[in-house]
Amino acid sequence: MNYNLNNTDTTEQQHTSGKRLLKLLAYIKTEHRALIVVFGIMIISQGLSITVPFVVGYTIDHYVATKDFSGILKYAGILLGMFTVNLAFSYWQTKMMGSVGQRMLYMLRNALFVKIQELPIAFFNQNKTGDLISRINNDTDKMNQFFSQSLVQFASGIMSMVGAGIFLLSINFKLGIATLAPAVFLLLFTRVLSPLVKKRNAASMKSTGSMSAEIQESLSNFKVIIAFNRRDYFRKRFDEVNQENYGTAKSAGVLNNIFTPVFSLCSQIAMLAVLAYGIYLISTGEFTVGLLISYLSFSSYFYNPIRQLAILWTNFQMAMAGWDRISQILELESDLKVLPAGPVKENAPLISFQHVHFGYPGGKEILHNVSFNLEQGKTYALVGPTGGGKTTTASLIARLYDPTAGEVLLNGRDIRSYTPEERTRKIGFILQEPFLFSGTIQENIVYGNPVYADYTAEQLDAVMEKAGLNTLLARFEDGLATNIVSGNDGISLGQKQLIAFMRAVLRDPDLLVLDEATANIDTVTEQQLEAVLQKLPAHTTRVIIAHRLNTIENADEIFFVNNGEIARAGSFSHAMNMLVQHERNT
Ligand SMILES: Nc1ncnc2c1ncn2[C@@H]1O[C@H](COP(=O)(O)OP(=O)(O)OP(=O)(O)O)[C@@H](O)[C@H]1O
Repeated sequence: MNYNLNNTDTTEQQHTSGKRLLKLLAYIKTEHRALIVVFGIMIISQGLSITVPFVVGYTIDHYVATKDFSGILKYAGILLGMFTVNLAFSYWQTKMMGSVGQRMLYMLRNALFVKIQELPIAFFNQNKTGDLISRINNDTDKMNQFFSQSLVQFASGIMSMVGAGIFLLSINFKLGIATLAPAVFLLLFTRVLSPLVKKRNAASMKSTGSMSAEIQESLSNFKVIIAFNRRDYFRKRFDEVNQENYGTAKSAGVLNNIFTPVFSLCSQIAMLAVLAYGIYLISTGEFTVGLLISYLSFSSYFYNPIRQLAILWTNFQMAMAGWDRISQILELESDLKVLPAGPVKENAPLISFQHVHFGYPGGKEILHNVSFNLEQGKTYALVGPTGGGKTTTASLIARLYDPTAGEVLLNGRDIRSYTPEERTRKIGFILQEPFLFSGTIQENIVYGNPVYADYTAEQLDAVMEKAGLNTLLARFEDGLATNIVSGNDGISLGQKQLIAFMRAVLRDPDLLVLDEATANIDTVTEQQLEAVLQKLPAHTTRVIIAHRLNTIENADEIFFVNNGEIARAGSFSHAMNMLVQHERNT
């Protein structure tokens, strides 16, 4: 399956926007209570605002014209009251929508994170971490900005325009038409330009994602960059993506900013029309000065939001481009689905590969028609030249991938019919480069293990002692309380492998796969590790992938993995001979 998020072209994204908008509505629905309150306040507040020009016009015609100062003061007081109420409403709205935006941000980031956790390894192979981070951080924030800042202004702007438009037409129809005519041009202008604005904003976000990926790559490889003096190379690569980002952001910015001046010009033309035609109407006695001032206010009630809408429309387009990028992830489905449990083979081995073929997505076939069995309680070793397919085989045992043909059975049942929880309870996998997160060793080794999750350090110490893991734990100064900083150099690769080993053994799996797990461990520690392996319960099956052949001396059976084919290598010395022979031939 194609999991590459940057492979879909933008035209396809535009077609799917309607469907995606509906999905966004499902998120918005969860905020319906807050939104109803906010829109209720908005209607009252806009109702108050729209009556202001009437009050002003009335005051001018009735009290200013007659120099009735007490009347003027009375209406000034009423206006002040209306402004104060509107100020309070506007504060309330902003506060509520700020919370709505933050909750949306929280929900979207959570949904993205959960989805990313469900996706298979192929997804991570095909996408750059930096780009994913950019989607989770930046694109979701574009949505937050729209919801917390723009949505209320957007809706109240439209309300104000509709209200003002109705008044403008009903006070004087002809003058109303003249005032509103430039808005029709604006509508057409926006419609024509919007797809381009969205496309350019999407391109700008995409290049921000690429830039973030580049930064992430060079930061996580800084040692290699310094050691090989490749600073110039990375500087050049960064300059290229930065340049691209500059270009796309600039062209999006030009379009984003074109709306404001055009909208301003139209509103000024409309004002000019009102003034000229209004003065003419006053001269013919059809209009009063107060009415003209009210009319001018209504025109600004119509055109001011339009000017604002230009900016808000851009924010909306940015939010939608962000939503498209977020949706791309949310719409992905893992192709490692859990299948309904089929028939179970009687007296089946723990693991059985039956005519398995496998190739990585988009690549050539790596494993060719592989069949073998792993019996309960035995120790197996996979040996063979680099790139022969040992890790790939182990990955299929742990169902990190599915075979392209053939079957992998676990306890006689298709491995695809186990839920991830069932599978990980049965199979422990120690990777070449184990993942540890920031926290203590205790937190790292009880990670994902419900049995020991609530154990105190003393209780866990006792368990470790029983499993023979205390000798390994003694390698760390503060024992279980030793602090690990993820991605930090304070801990060696060998130590990381030890922690991953303790974590896997504590889960008491039926099958323990060690992929080069002792490659970075000194011989004394290796012997201690071997002792732990010997102490594992009799039912535990072990699969050891190792280059150092002394680590597999005690294996019950050795498999020679070469060129995607697996052969029984018989005794330890026979396996050694096969390896030596292979090296001679290459
Ligand atoms: N994620 C991947 N995507 C595409 N090809 C891959 C991937 N991982 C491994 N390969 C390819 O699959 C083949 C087998 O690799 P694998 O890692 O299984 O070999 P190995 O025997 O474990 O090697 P080593 O002893 O070096 O760890 C290699 O040609 C490798 O390039």
